[in-house]
Amino acid sequence: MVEFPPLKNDRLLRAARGEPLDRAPVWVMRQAGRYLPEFRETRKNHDFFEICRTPELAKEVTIQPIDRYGDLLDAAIIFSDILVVPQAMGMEVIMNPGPHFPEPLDTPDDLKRLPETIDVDKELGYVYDAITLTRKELGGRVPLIGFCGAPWTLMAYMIEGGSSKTLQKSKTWLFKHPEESQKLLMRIADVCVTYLVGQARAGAQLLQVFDSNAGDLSPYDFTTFSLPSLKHIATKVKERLGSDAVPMTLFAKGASPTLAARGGYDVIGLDWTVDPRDVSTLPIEISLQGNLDPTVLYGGRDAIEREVRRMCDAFLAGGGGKPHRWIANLGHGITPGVDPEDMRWFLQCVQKYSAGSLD
Ligand SMILES: Cc1c2[nH]c(c1CCC(=O)O)Cc1[nH]c(c(CCC(=O)O)c1C)Cc1[nH]c(c(CCC(=O)O)c1C)Cc1[nH]c(c(C)c1CCC(=O)O)C2
Repeated sequence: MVEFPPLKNDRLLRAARGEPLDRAPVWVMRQAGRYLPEFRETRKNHDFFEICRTPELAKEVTIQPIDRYGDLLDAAIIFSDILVVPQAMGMEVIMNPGPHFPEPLDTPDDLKRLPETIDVDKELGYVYDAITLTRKELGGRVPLIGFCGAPWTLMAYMIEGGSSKTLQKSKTWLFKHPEESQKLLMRIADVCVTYLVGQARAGAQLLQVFDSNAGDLSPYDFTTFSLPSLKHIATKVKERLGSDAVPMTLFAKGASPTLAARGGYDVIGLDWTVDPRDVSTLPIEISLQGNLDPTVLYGGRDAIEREVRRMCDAFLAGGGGKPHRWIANLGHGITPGVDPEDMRWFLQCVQKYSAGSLD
């Protein structure tokens, strides 16, 4: 095990483990990204995946929001992308400006193009190096989050060849080729297991799985296709890490939180369509994360304050019973047009309205 400086702010880990807190920890998905001028400056000189692949650059960009917002942020998330996993599986992915696969998987026959065995640690060792370097450089200021994409979301990208509104091709696979789909999902899941274990061993203190396309599946199809691969990931990662296990979060955007809660994760991320009071029946050991509508950050100071207060009241009320432990966040990633000072105001409002009643 690598030695790291002691952690000075453990709110995120306490919330994930269900321990008492002075206020809700807060971080933001995509907090290192294009809304920050310092990120755009780095991006001027470097290609997106070049930043991911160069530990020094990935570290610099990961720490940008921590330097800017100081004590207002309670976590860093390693700068990378979910699509590094398809790359490790032998597929070409470029960012122009959105993700693009020049040779997507058209039919199950194309699965032959993927190598039978992959040395995940070798292919993605650059992420492990970035994590180790970043955690050292953070000096214990905040914990560092590692992540990967969920098998269903990654499968959809590998088949669609990029972002898609309808997911026509990947959903055609599910219904025309259910067995091949399930095989592909488990193949991706095995890569994710090795990858997440490697990230934790390299220094990641919490692991988040992004199933951003979960909401395109009916509850039955989420249960049939996505959930088994998500369960496999949570079970195997915890098993392999043993006494070094770290908390795990599942963000299955658009999926029923009740179904997501069956995945075996410590924290369930909620998008902004969910009323926190409606999930009060989830097992109390599960912590929650989320869930402000990211576009509220376009609404100006008064709207941000009002909506953050409403969010805090809802999470802290807990639907009448004991409230779940809670990590404040947006309900999806922060968008490029947000004024960084409005992000600061969001963080300040969370600190103000989430204090108290958390023991
Ligand atoms: C679906 C998905 C992707 N990537 C990711 C997801 C899951 C979360 C989600 O649903 O948003 C995850 C992701 N992508 C990025 C991070 C960095 C860590 C963080 O700050 O949260 C994380 C956690 C950086 C990024 N990933 C990307 C950018 C912008 C690209 C650029 O700098 O040119 C960043 C900062 C590119 C990317 N990468 C992806 C898309 C669809 C795009 C283009 C859309 C966009 O522009 O926002 C795939």
